[in-house]
Amino acid sequence: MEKFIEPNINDWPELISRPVKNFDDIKKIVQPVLDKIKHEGDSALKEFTQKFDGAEINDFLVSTEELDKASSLVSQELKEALQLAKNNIEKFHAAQADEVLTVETMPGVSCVRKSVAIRKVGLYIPGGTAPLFSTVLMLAIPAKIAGCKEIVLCTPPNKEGNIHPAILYAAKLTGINTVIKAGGAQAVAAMAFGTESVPKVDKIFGPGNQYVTAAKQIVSQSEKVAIDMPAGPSEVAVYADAASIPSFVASDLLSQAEHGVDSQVILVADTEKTVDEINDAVAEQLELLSRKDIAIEALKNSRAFVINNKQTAIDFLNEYAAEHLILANEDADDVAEQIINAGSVFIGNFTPESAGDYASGTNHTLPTNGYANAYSGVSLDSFVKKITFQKITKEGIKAIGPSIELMAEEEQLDAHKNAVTLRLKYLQENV
Ligand SMILES: NC(=O)c1ccc[n+]([C@@H]2O[C@H](COP(=O)([O-])OP(=O)(O)OC[C@H]3O[C@@H](n4cnc5c(N)ncnc54)[C@H](O)[C@@H]3O)[C@@H](O)[C@H]2O)c1
Ligand SMILES: N[C@H](CO)Cc1c[nH]c[nH+]1
Ligand SMILES: [Zn+2]
Repeated sequence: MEKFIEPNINDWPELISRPVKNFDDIKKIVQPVLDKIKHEGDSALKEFTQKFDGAEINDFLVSTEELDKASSLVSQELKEALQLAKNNIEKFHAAQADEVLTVETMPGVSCVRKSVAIRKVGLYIPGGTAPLFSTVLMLAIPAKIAGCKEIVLCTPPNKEGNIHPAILYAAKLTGINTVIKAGGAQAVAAMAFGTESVPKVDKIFGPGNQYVTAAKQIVSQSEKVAIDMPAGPSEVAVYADAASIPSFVASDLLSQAEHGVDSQVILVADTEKTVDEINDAVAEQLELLSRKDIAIEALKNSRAFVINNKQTAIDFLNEYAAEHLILANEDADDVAEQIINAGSVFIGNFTPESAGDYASGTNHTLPTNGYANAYSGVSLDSFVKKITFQKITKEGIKAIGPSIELMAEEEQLDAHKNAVTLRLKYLQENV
């Protein structure tokens, strides 16, 4: 990783930029895909699946037989690991459920806020270079807990037109029956507009490459469909010092570098010695990775920074707003208190980022590309809307009415005022 010593604050914006393609360039590729799916439905979905995934698909919906068969193709050990992960993810997400909130703001004026599940949701499961069956757990479990009625799952097929058995097994394990063999921007478009085979949904969830992420952003601007967040190429930032264990940090950096050629990993350490030790460990471990070629490309986009002043390092990390932030430094708990921008934070030497990717219970669908400055990762909240309700009694309208009348009058909105005046008059005349 290229090393930068005490980077000047004026250079930070350039140094924290991600290796993503220009949005307009991606849009030029994605927009025609979206338009064609919108107008031609399944026939366009078939064409793009052939073009981008090399698969000839006649029936996009995975059959019950395919779903059932998947179980026999997944090892008992993996089934047990998935069950452990499911239990933890379920526990953490079920605990996020909100009580109905009722507040009497003044006598006779009652305000309520209630979480109501989004009816139809679409889950995108990446499958371009690795079949991310763990993402099925991360999206399907909260969707089920929230009570979403219709859940559609899209994932790209391989060249033979099949879906990885572990994805199908995880779908069945979490109670998802509608699995569609489609990936990329074409799958996002199918869920946004609906096609003969793919139901239109109200909100689209899930991570993906730059095409998937751009497609989600575009449809959310033009269609009546929401998205969870821009969850693009994976990234991690690690804060290290003499208390860190170089081989651990190197493995964490490589764990995100191996996701894709457009991933980025960042190291911030207080001394050059720590950076050099970690860089050496990265070089050593890299040789043994099966996805070494991908990781090498991602490391070209990656950077190591020596920042001796702790407050400056924390400011830099907050500016970077990493999808994942690992605090492997001496006083990691204290630094964690000062983190204001990150998707998910991993504290201490024995908290690898992989734990959150698979099994600890937190969600791994997280904002990338600096969007952690304002977006949260997926949680139970992502699958519900908060609807407010209110009820005002006769006493309540008498108490609150004159203030509303005055405010409406000052805003020169007569009908607003009348809506109160007529009721107050009625109450005066009908005691
Ligand atoms: N942020 C998160 O929460 C999170 C979580 C998991 C994974 N990820 C990221 O998800 C991504 C998964 O990417 P992936 O590619 O392996 O799978 P993917 O399923 O996101 O994308 C594969 C699809 O991309 C389309 N595609 C590929 N090349 C194209 C081209 N040239 N033009 C148009 N479309 C094209 C194809 O239709 C293919 O089906 C990785 O970048 C990974 O880091 C992010
Ligand atoms: N690190 C990814 C989120 O950026 C999630 C994942 C799935 N499998 C392995 N990792
Ligand atoms: Zn990962």
